[in-house]
Amino acid sequence: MQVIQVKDNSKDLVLVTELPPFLVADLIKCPSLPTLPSVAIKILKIARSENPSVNDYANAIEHDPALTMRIITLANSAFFSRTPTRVSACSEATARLGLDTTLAAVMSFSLLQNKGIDAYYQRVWMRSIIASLAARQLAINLCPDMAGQVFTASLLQDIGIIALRETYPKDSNTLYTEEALSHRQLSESEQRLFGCDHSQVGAWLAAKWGVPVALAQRICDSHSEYDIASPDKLCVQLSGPIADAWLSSHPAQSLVTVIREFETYQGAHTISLRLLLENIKQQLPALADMLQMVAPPLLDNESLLSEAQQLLFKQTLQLNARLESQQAELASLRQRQDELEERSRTDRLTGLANRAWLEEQLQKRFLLCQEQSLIMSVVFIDLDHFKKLNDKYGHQLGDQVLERFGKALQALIREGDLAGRWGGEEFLVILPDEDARAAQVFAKRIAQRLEKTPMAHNAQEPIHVSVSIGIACLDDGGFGSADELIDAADKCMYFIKRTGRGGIAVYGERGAQ
Ligand SMILES: Nc1nc2c(ncn2[C@@H]2O[C@H](COP(=O)(O)OP(=O)(O)OP(=O)(O)O)[C@@H](O)[C@H]2O)c(=O)[nH]1
Repeated sequence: MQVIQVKDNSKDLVLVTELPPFLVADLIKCPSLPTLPSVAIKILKIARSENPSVNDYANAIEHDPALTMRIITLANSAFFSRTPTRVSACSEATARLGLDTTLAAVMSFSLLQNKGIDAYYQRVWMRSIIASLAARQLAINLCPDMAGQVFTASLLQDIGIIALRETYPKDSNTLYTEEALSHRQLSESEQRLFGCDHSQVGAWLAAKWGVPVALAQRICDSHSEYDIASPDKLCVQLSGPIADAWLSSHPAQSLVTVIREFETYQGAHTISLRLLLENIKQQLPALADMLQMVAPPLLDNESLLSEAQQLLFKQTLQLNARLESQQAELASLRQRQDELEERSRTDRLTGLANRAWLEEQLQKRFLLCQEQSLIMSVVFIDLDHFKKLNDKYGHQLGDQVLERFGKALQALIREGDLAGRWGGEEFLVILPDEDARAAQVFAKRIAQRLEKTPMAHNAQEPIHVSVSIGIACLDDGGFGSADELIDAADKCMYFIKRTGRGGIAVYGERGAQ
């Protein structure tokens, strides 16, 4: 029977995920939920007091001879013993271990005594033990003042598994089995089944027992996002994957993940993983022994690390190769997309802009001119007597003429101009920043080119064509839209058609509108 009142700290805990009410009810109802023996409760009470002292701890522990012996043994182990002097009294042992480690040792020992330990628990505890050693070593590098607290939190980080396994023995058969789900997969499965994972349950349970809230909080945060700003959190968070690698059946492969994580997190990348693993190797037997557990066979860290580095190198090469091929694929997709876009704006026969693209560009250019008080001219060109040409020489030759004319037009424009086929034998050229005079010069050049250059041959006979051209410039007519501008140029072109073809008319000039 517990003689000391447990202080419930669970209300002060900030959980990442609130425990669903059904889960809290089930946990509270669970008859086999781990409880703490009175000695651990006493220790926790002292831990919560204003000025806990190692002597107070020692006095509480001494009531339990088995625990006392374990604590003394632990204090004399290589892990804690920096001098050859052996301690023989509980007070000396607690002084050597420090408050946090004593608290962690008492709680873990009590929990392990309390529950019969099967193979699965053995594995869970071994993970916690290795994690606690890793976390402590990380903390010595990253936040030495918090090494003790980090050690304790890491040792207790998986107690939620015990609580969940006891509360839901049926689900546990599939979830908590010997076949190792990765820790992350386990956490995801727990989330699905219980609405939260064991880090939250463990934190809640520890707070219920009355452990200091800061400790429960660290248990809670053991699975949260990596936090570079809180090195103490980071130590606990990194400790799990290190323990997983240690216990993995493919340790080198698992170490690759750890190396990657070390490289990612500022601070952690300066820590020697080699030294860290060596430390675990040295300290594991004593801590396992204190908790009456059998440590797994120790690893040859040297060859393990070099294997992991090789794997990492290979994976990086593969990753780079994959990245390169993805980039090449992306480039070819982009090129294909560019080609498709280009095709969607191009008139197939002449290679010039098609009508849709001309209209789009005209609208854009018109708005720009309005906004920035710019000018532009449009030149509307219609081939003369094209029907006759088709009728006389055939459609194919007609096509050839259109194609050659397109090429000639393209050769005559300057960068920034846009020439396109408006439809049939009609063409349109947009001349940004050009007034009617400049557009007229351009139109004359077209007419001259057509005079000089035949657009096709029929049995060696050169075939010349002429064009009727209408020009409208934005600053000549107070045009309200791009359509009105085209309309004006079109009308001018028709004026030429009506008055004999083969000429140029400018909007606003005598007779042309
Ligand atoms: N070969 C060919 N002919 C086309 C194409 N598109 C339109 N045409 C022809 O171009 C001719 C245009 O005839 P009209 O609109 O009467 O014009 P026109 O004969 O040039 O007479 P005017 O414009 O008054 O000088 C029609 O016979 C159309 O069939 C084309 O892609 N290829």
